[in-house]
Amino acid sequence: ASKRHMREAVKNINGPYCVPLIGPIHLAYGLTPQNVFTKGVNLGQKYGGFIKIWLFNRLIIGTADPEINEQILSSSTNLSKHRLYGVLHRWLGTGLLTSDGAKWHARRKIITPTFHFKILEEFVEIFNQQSAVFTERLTTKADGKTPFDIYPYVCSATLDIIAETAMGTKVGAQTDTTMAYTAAVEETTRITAWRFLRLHLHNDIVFMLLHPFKSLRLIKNLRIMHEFTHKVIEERRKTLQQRLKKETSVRDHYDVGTKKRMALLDVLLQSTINGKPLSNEDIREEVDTFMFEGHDTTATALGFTLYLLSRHPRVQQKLWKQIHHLHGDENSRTCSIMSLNELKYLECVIKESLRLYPPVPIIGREITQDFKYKHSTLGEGIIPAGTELVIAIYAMSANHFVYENPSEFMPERHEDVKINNGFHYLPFSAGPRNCIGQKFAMLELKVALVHVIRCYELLPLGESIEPVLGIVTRSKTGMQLGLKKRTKH
Ligand code: HEM
Repeated sequence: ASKRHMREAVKNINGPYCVPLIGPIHLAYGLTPQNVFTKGVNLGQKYGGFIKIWLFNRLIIGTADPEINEQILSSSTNLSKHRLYGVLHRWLGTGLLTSDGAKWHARRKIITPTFHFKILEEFVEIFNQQSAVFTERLTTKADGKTPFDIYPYVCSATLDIIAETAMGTKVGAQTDTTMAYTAAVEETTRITAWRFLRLHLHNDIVFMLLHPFKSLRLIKNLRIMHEFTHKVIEERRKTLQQRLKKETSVRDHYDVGTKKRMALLDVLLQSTINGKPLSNEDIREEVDTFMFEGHDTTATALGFTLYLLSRHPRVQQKLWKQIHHLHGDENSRTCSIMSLNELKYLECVIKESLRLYPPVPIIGREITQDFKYKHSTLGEGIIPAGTELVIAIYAMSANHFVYENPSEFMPERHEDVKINNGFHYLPFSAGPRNCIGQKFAMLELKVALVHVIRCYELLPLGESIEPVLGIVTRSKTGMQLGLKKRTKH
């Protein structure tokens, strides 16, 4: 698209002063993973929820506007991800999160049934077992006075869960505490987020020349992560082959729609697209994608929720009472989907934590075709092809028009089911490219929280969290709290 057409199309959109041919260097200067959240929210407060920035020759439009979000996200056009996702390609290839066009469409179609309600019902058993291990591991920390960072614990629990459910493989992250994979993911996402904010480092060669140490760390981490996922695939392949030998057809056993549904990795190992089976590389990129997306986001959500509960005793007590009312003193009782449905307040607690600290703080799209929108105050307009669109998920939680005292942790606000009707609440995104693991994540979080809350009281000990951008939201100080074993009532 011509730049003149683009400038003309967006002239009604507000935005900060941009130095001609360069951009808002005064804003970009000193941008760090720590201050990016406040700077983003300040920008929104000053210029509104729909703003434009010219950066060199690039047009970036940021939206925290529910009307624009709804039209963009619900549309079946403009589904391509922002070019910045490219820095993830060496790690995740072009799996579901990072692929576009026909490839994305074909993959989404074969993967969607693997997160069907029926299969989630079967996963709940694994959520229970792994949550019991997680709760047991915390015993040594429950002295009632010493703060500790709970993040590494939640991280290995969610990794065990995604591996055993979607991949059908036990990796024992909670029992083998020396596992290099989680540390490699942590460092990779930290370095990548830092790199995200430095435009000149997006090029691989420039990055390698200017930051050889960080670059070498990334290469080392990539090797660790790929070796790990390779092992997961090979183990499952072996198991499947052994089963094939025993049964005339694996499909007899996993008859889709009637008996058991197939989990993700089994589907990948046996699917065909256009008559061809998936290559090893095709499978690896999806396994890498789901291993990462499936554990890191949920770990962040669980960690922040536990932290918030530790700092809000009233909320914690109310939640515990509900759980206790349902389970009594039977701490070993497993959760079923039905019993979880009764815990309405638990759902509100998770929703509120995801509002305050959305694990995926921003998402980006590349606008490939002129996009016509209608807005109640801006009128009709066009987001021109060539625009880089950023949806600021985290900035919307600070919206004073929607939320009373937006910075407060108040799960009760979600009891009014209408509150999240609009497109201002998007922790899982929305529309055709929404989070495929949304129901999986909500169930997993519920089970894990029930297990922890009925055993321990969470105490407000240790440093406060300091959110930082690490692809997923992280905290610079970790997620510190204390634990005390609950006594029987
Ligand atoms: C609380 C936990 C989670 C949150 C907050 C979350 C959030 C999101 C968001 C915001 C997106 C859109 C990303 C974008 O447009 O770039 C997304 C996509 C995705 N999520 Fe999640 N997610 C969570 C858990 C999970 C889990 C457990 C899985 C896997 C089991 C998963 C797998 C994916 C995949 C594969 C995509 C890409 C979907 C596509 O483009 O078709 N996520 N998630």
